[in-house]
Amino acid sequence: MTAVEQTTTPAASTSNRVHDRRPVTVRDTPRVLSIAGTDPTGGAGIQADLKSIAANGGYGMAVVTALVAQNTRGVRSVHTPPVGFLREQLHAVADDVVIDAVKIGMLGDVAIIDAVSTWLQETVTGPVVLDPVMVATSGDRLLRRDAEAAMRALLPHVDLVTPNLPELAVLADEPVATSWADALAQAERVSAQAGVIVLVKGGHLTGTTACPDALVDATGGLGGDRSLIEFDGLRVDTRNTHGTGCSLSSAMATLVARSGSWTEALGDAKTWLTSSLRHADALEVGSGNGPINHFAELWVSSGMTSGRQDGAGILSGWWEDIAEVRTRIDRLPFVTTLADGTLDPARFAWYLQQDAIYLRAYSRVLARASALAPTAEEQVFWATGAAGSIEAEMELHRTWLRTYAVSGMEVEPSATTTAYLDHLHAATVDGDYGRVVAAVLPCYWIYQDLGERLVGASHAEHPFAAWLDTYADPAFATANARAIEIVAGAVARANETGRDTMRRAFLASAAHEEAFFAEPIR
Ligand SMILES: Nc1ncnc2c1ncn2[C@@H]1O[C@H](COP(=O)(O)OP(=O)(O)OP(=O)(O)O)[C@@H](O)[C@H]1O
Ligand SMILES: Cc1ncc(CO)c(N)n1
Repeated sequence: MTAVEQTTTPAASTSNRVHDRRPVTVRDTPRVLSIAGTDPTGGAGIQADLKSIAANGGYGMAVVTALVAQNTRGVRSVHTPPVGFLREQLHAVADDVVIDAVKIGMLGDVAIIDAVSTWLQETVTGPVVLDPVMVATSGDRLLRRDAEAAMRALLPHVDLVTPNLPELAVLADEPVATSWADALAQAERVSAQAGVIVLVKGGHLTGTTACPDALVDATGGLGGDRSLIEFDGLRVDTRNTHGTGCSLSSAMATLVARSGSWTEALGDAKTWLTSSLRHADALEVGSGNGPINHFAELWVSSGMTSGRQDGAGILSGWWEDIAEVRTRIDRLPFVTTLADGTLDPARFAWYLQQDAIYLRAYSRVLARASALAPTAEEQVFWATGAAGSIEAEMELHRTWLRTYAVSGMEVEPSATTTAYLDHLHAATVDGDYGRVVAAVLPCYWIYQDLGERLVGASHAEHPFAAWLDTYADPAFATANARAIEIVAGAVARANETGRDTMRRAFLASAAHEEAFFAEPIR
C-alpha cells in the first residue's frame, strides 16, 4: 500500500505548554508505539493496545514499562525491570523505525515517568496520547500515589490525555466530578493549566443509560475555534469492559495519525469501541470483567464469525441504526420550540389532540402484547402499560385539552397519525409477540430519550413547564428500561427471520415517531 503522507497541525497552541502541539504526518498505516504495562490475559495493557492499533489500521509496536501478573479478576503483583532497560527499549525502536504516533499507558512510578518524559522531549515528533492509568477496572492501583504529581508534570509534554473521571480528578487535584457538566468544567481547567487536549470519558458515570465522551481544548483548537466537542454514546449492557481505556487511547493515537483530526478520530474510535463492547460477551474470556472484542467488526464482515450477539447487543445496534432519526427529531421545529417555550399554543393543542388519538389506539396494541406475552410478568407489564396509556389519554382531555378549550371538538386522526397506527395494528395481525413488542418499543424509548433533554429545558416560568415535567417521571424511565429488556429477551429467542421482522418493525416505528413530531409545524 502506498502511504499518502501529508503534514497537518491538528490543533493550534498558545497557553503555557512547553512544546507546540506536535504536527501529525498522516499515513494510511501509521507506525504506532505503545509504552505500557502488560496483561497476560490479553484484555488490557500493551496486549490490548496492539490489538486496538491493528483493528484501527495501524502497525503496532510495544515497549514494556512493567510486567503485571493480572487477569480479568484483578492484579496480583507487578515486576518493574530496571529503568535503564526501559530506555534501551525506547532507543532501540526510535533508532530504527519512524514513529508516527505514541500511546502511553501504565507508567507505575516516578522514575519511569521521568525516563519516558525525557525520551519524548528528545525524540518524538508525532502526536502523543497519554492514558493516565492509575487504577485497574478491578480497583487495584497501577500508579504509586507518590507519582501523581509527576503524572501532572507530564501533561504539558503530551498532546491528548484520556482520563476516566477519578483520574481526571487527580490531574485537576480536585474531588471527583459527580455530574457530566462538572467533569467538563474540570477538564477545561486541566486543559488550560497544562495546554493539553483532554478526552473526558463517561464510562464511570452512574444512573444513566448514556455513555458520553468529549474532547476539551481550552485553546479552542478543535476546529472552528471550538473548545468542546461531545460525543453521545449508548451504554452497552455488559460487564466485559476490561481494557476499554487502553483500547480507546491506542485507537485515538492510530486514528489521529490516519486522519489528522482528533475529532474525526474520536468519532471513529467510539463507533468501533461500542461495536467491540457489543460483541464482548461472546468471547467468554475469564470470570471477572472480561475483554472487549477488538476484531469483531472485521471478523463479522469477512465471514469469519457469525457475529451472533445477545439480545441487548442487538438492541443497541438498532438504537444506533436510528441515530440519524433521533438527531433529526431533536432538531425539529416542534421540538426546539417546545423546549424554548416559543411554540404556538394552537400547534401544541393540535399535537395533543393527535397524541390523544394515538394513545387510545396504542393502549389497545399494548393490550395485544399483553395477550401474547409468554410469561405472567410480561403479561402484567404490557397490561399495565395499556392501562397507563388510556389513562394518559383521559388525563389529556381533563387537563391540557380543556385548557385550550377544545375538549368537546371531535378531531380526525391526521394522515401521519393514521399511518403510524396502521403500522402498529399490522404488527399485531399475525400474533407474533416479537413483532408487536419491537413495534411498540420506539414510542417508549425515543420518548424517554428525548424527555431527558426536554426536562433540562423546563423552569418555573416556562409556558409548557407542566408538560415538560411529565417527562421526568421516574416510573416512565423504569418502564422504558423494562420494555427494552423484554424486547431484548424476545430478540434473543427469535431466529434470523424473526429478528429481521422485529428490526423492521422497530425501524418503521422510529420513522413514524419522527413524522409524528414533524407534523405539527411544517
Ligand atoms: N458499558 C459501556 N458501553 C459503552 N461504552 C463504554 C462502556 N464502558 C465504557 N465505555 C467507553 O469506553 C471508554 C473508556 O471509558 P472508561 O471511563 O470506562 O475508561 P477507563 O476507566 O479508563 O477504562 P478501563 O476500564 O480500561 O480502566 C470510553 O469511551 C467510554 O465511553
Ligand atoms: C497494564 C495495564 N494497564 C492498564 C490497565 C487498566 O485497565 C490494566 N488493567 N493493566
